[in-house]
Amino acid sequence: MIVKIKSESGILPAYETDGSAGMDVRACLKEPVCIMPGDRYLVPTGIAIELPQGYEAQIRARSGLAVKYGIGLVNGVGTIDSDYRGEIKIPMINWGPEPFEIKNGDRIAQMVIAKYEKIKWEDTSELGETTRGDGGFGHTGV
Ligand SMILES: O=c1ccn([C@H]2C[C@H](O)[C@@H](COP(=O)(O)OP(=O)(O)OP(=O)(O)O)O2)c(=O)[nH]1
Ligand SMILES: [Mg+2]
Repeated sequence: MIVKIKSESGILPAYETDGSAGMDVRACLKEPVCIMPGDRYLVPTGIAIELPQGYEAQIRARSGLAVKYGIGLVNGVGTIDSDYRGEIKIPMINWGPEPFEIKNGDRIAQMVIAKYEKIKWEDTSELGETTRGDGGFGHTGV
């Protein structure tokens, strides 16, 4: 599938290996930024995309940054809607003990393109029976 993208830097998000699910996304910064421990920063990427209806882009953390430096995404997983035409930004948080510097072009997150379903609700007072029923939150043990 071919998807339109505008990129301020000319660099596009890219799969780093053949089997990568996510394309690494880079920071687009005039000056480096430093995120202090416990702080967050909305990092610009300089890209905007035009996804077809029925697709979303999921913005996920990079595990290397998480494990080495405690860097995560404030919103867990970011959702890029198919009708969003603005710049994609990454809400990053520093859970680690050291200040974390981000420079222009650093690979700060990854983007997975996924299909989704749109549904219609059938409002009801009865749901189908299952073995699990309303058991959850560890009811099978840990
Ligand atoms: O990590 C993210 C998450 C969202 N967005 C952009 C694209 C997305 O389509 C839009 C709205 O995101 P979301 O629906 O998660 O935020 P909201 O708080 O519900 O805002 P809105 O009322 O604009 O939908 O913001 C990003 O650039 N990065
Ligand atoms: Mg929303």
